Amino acid sequence: MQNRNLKILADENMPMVEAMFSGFGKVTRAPGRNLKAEDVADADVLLVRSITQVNAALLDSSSVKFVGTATIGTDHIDQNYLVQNGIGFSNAPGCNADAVVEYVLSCIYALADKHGFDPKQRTYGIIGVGNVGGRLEKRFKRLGFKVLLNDPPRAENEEGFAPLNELLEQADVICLHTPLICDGKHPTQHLLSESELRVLKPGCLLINAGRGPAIDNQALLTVGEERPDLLYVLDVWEFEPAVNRKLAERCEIVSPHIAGYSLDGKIRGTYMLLEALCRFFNESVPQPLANYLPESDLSFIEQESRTPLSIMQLIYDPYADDQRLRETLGLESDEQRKAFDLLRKNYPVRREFGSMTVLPSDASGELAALGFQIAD
Ligand SMILES: NC(=O)C1=CN([C@@H]2O[C@H](COP(=O)(O)OP(=O)(O)OC[C@H]3O[C@@H](n4cnc5c(N)ncnc54)[C@H](O)[C@@H]3O)[C@@H](O)[C@H]2O)C=CC1
Ligand SMILES: O=C(O)C(=O)[C@H](O)COP(=O)(O)O
Repeated sequence: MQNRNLKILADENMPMVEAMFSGFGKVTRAPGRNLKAEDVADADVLLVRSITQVNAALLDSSSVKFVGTATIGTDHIDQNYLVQNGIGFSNAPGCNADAVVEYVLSCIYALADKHGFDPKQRTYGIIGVGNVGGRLEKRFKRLGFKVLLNDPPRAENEEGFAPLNELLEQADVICLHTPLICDGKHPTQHLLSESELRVLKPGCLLINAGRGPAIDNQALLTVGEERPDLLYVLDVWEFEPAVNRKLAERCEIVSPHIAGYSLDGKIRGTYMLLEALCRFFNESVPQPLANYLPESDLSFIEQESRTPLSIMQLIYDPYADDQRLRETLGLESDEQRKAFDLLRKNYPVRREFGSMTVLPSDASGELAALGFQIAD
């Protein structure tokens, strides 16, 4: 890697940037949500997360040559502007998809335990079947669950997708994993509003770990008052970092946009931007990703009973994040918004277990389906 004396400005909440990018030049950090034009004026490379709006207002008076977002979503990036101005760009598709899958599975198993339903006896609807939704589909099918899929852009060329209303009327658990798209042929803004929410089955569990505005949050409240049977899990919020207190109190599980917040996913995201910057400068990546991922000790899983619920609770306990967010709901709005960002900035280390866990060969097939490798 040739030191090009680049000025690299990175979001303060992005792990291992110095370790990965210092070979290109000097790394400085800044809080992402309020980044201003003057902050980026002399940067050559800008590395952001979802909370930084990257557009003409931010970049017009800068010397930025490359923008990377260590996220899957790109709704905060004006990509047309970058192309028109010859600025290189990359996001990090799939970097934290496994973490979102583990978040969703943990919430399902936790609520199955609380409400006494058998996850296997439920029909699952996935809206948005990409990196995240596609992995979730595979996991659900390996668990023997019945799965319905809705993804109109993919349905244009592929079989196996259901119309949205059919999915909404038939699914007992609905998982939303679409990007935020505000225009075009298949917009996702307010994809679910009052009319869609009203057709949900009795006792339907609705999980949003995509983008908050994909569901009209006022409609969640309105319909939620008429339908006390509906269960909500929200990781993303229509007006985040603002969280509607009444809506949060109506939810079974709430969290501050951390479904993808595994350490693995964050490091993978930074690494994918390193790969993209190396491609941009036609260089090879100096080290493999594995050199940056800390070892994770999974031996404690052996000591626990290996039921799916206990495993999922060991992997990720949604109620820990739920409690931390609920404790901020009584704050004045500005303080609550700051608290939302602080919960994310100071997020505890959470490791993805995915296929990293090797269980003894007598582990049940259900555990294998949860994503664990079974020892030969
Ligand atoms: N809560 C969190 O921590 C995280 C949230 N996300 C969000 O989840 C979204 C999905 O992530 P990926 O699966 O990696 O993205 P992706 O781009 O791989 O998949 C999105 C899928 O949604 C489909 N889609 C687009 N418009 C649709 C519509 N109107 N109705 C139904 N499906 C539609 C696309 O065809 C695509 O298959 C991201 O855009 C991001 O906004 C992603 C990671 C973490
Ligand atoms: O990858 C995405 O898209 C996400 O939604 C990430 O969870 C966003 O995390 P931040 O970039 O907001 O830290």
